[in-house]
Amino acid sequence: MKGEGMKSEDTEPLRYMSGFGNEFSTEALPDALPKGQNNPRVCPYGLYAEQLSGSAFTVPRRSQRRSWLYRIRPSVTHEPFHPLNFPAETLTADFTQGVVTPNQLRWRPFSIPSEPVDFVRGMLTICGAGSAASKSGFAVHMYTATASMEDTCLANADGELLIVPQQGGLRLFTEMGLLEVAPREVVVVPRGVRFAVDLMDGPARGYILEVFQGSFTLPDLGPIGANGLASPRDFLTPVAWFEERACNFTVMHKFEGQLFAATQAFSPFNVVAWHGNYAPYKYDLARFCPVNAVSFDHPDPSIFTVLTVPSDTPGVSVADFVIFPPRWTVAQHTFRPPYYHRNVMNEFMGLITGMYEAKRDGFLPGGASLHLCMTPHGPDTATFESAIRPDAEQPAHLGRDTLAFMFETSQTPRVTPAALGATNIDRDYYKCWVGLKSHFDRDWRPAGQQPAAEAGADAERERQGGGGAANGVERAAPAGANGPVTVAR
Ligand SMILES: O=C(O)Cc1cc(O)ccc1O
Ligand SMILES: [Fe+2]
Repeated sequence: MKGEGMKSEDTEPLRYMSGFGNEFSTEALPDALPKGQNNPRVCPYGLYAEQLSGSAFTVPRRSQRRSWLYRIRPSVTHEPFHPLNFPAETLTADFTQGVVTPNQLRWRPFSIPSEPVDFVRGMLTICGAGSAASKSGFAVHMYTATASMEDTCLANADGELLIVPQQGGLRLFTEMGLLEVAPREVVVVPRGVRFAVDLMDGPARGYILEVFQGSFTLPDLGPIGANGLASPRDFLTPVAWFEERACNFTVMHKFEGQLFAATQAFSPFNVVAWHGNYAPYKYDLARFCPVNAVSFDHPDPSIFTVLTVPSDTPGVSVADFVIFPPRWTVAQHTFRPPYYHRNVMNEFMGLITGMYEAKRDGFLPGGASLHLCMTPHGPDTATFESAIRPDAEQPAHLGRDTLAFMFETSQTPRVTPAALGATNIDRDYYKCWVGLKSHFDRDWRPAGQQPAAEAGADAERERQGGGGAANGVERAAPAGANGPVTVAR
């Protein structure tokens, strides 16, 4: 954002309020919030009162989401909206032209343009399902940006946005205040909230999950108990911040995937005070407290759910945001990488930093993979071969910088022609599994039942990780001989 004007405070360092879904109250000027009512005949400081409703008026109280904004001029003060055609092929909410494929898809890192492109113009829709009009389904986008948004903002009428920066910090100007997010942090912008994105340290790239229905919430913890995974207090919402600035400002409005633009003579970041529970928030993924197997076997990745968008069917999400964070991996007599898998749900994955435990190469930071409903996938050949080696029995750390994530969705997305035709699509992805050879041994017998001549060979196989509880022999950890090792990633 550019320009000078009356600003509510020095912008460094930013201040936040902690808590998930709280009823917040925040004032950039003292007593700017009306006392005891939402709609005084005249508001403090001569502000306009405006409600932003994120849920229907009559939903149960626990689902109510709305905020009251007290602003210098109301959002309605603008010239008419006109369609903006520029991103028609790259940004869309229309998936009727999209493609379904049972093939595994993977993209090498999306390249960052050399010319000036801002966050909105740098969005590329990868896939999606359902319809923004009927408020069902979702879209997945990549963004690549080289320029800050200049006197322009976006309001997304289609749904809530989860932004996952992979490269470059972002400063978000929003109606509720300012947020800064770096890679390894995420930010959620609710439907309709106007925001602008400044680049903090050069070119930026990242991933966006947009949900046309529902909103992101914390998953239930079930038997895990009251703590673990993402903690509510680690979610941060900005304090009120405003600028009173005369300018030629363009408000972009995304509606069923189309962009519209209207001009107005002032900055929309003119909210002096607000209260409510409908506001953007950010979260540092390093705060996530993983809970995982400490004995044997590989739990399903739902144990790593940071945020979920529930559907009307209990336990089935519209979309889950799942991360694969740095952690110890200790399960005994266990094939520790992700298991080979066919899933009724759909899995879009990205890599923020480091290396992902199921792929030795080809899945790179800033790239992506997509495995649609029932598409087989799993560790590549090199990962499999090293995971069955005897030394893979040692406790290991996956590496401090490993950070992959998954957008897991119930509705099957279609892939946009732009994403399928992207020059960085990896046409050789399937080859990472072609080398998986047969290890089948028809003469294999459980330990102790093999002919004497073969006992030695069988013991060797057992040492190589082929038995454990499955053949009734509980192997102790290798006596801590070498201590924990760190898997070089
Ligand atoms: O890599 C994947 O496909 C995601 C994934 C991770 C995991 O730990 C278990 C199952 C799964 O699908
Ligand atoms: Fe999977």
